Amino acid sequence: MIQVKNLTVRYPDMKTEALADVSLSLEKGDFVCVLGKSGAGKSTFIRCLNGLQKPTGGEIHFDGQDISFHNEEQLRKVRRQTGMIFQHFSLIPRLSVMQNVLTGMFGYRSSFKNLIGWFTAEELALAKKVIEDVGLSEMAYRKVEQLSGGQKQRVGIARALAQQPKVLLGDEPVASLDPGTSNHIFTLLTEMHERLNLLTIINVHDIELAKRYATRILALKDGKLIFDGPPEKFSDSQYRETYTSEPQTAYFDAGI
Ligand SMILES: Nc1ncnc2c1ncn2[C@@H]1O[C@H](COP(=O)(O)OP(=O)(O)OP(=O)(O)O)[C@@H](O)[C@H]1O
Repeated sequence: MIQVKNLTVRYPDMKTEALADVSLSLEKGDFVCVLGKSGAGKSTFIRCLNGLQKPTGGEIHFDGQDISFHNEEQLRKVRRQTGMIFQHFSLIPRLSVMQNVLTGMFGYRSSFKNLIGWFTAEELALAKKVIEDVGLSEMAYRKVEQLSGGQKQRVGIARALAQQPKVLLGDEPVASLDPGTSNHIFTLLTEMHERLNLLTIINVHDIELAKRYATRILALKDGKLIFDGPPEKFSDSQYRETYTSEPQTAYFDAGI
């Protein structure tokens, strides 16, 4: 579904690459967790997949089409097939759950309809359905600012599902949540992933969550892909390699 070939990103003023020569193929049904310490390139990778970040080298093929050279209009079509959830939810706090979820459909509608806020019965039924799917039916008309962090992330997931996406991307969606709530969010993501036969790609810092829920782990280090495989093959030494920086290795090696 998504083929990444020699993907490279170098931001202006950066001495090294944020992503360096990353190649892989991502298929429907993969539930991917991307690991890597802070600055490893996880967000850059996710942002490249939905065209929010232009590669400086390499190619990204989405359903066979190279999106690296797509214009804004073409990228909009790719983006509406890729639902995205965020660490800080990116919701509109003063609007209700329902209103926030309806914004997930904006990519499919005319700017005029979005401006006047008119939705068809079908669109309203879809919004109700995804709110029910994430377990928030009772709160559909409550303002988002009155919800807990876990409930807000459920709204974020419902908004992404309202896009009827093929791909679900998450940029550290549980980083602001406690461990129990994080598990509930991952359980929900797994249910939706399976029911809708999605390709799901989630950046996460918590190795335990990745091992419990992912069908495939990617590990990035200094922009390079250093592991791509099933969770059971991600060994302790690969974990250390992913999270240890070279100076620290020298520190431990010296026995200090
Ligand atoms: N807009 C930008 N302009 C310049 N440099 C950037 C930009 N965004 C990211 N970088 C740099 O690119 C590298 C990779 O950053 P990225 O945010 O992709 O890492 P990450 O693994 O998601 O980190 P974190 O876990 O802290 O979110 C870092 O060195 C970062 O400082």
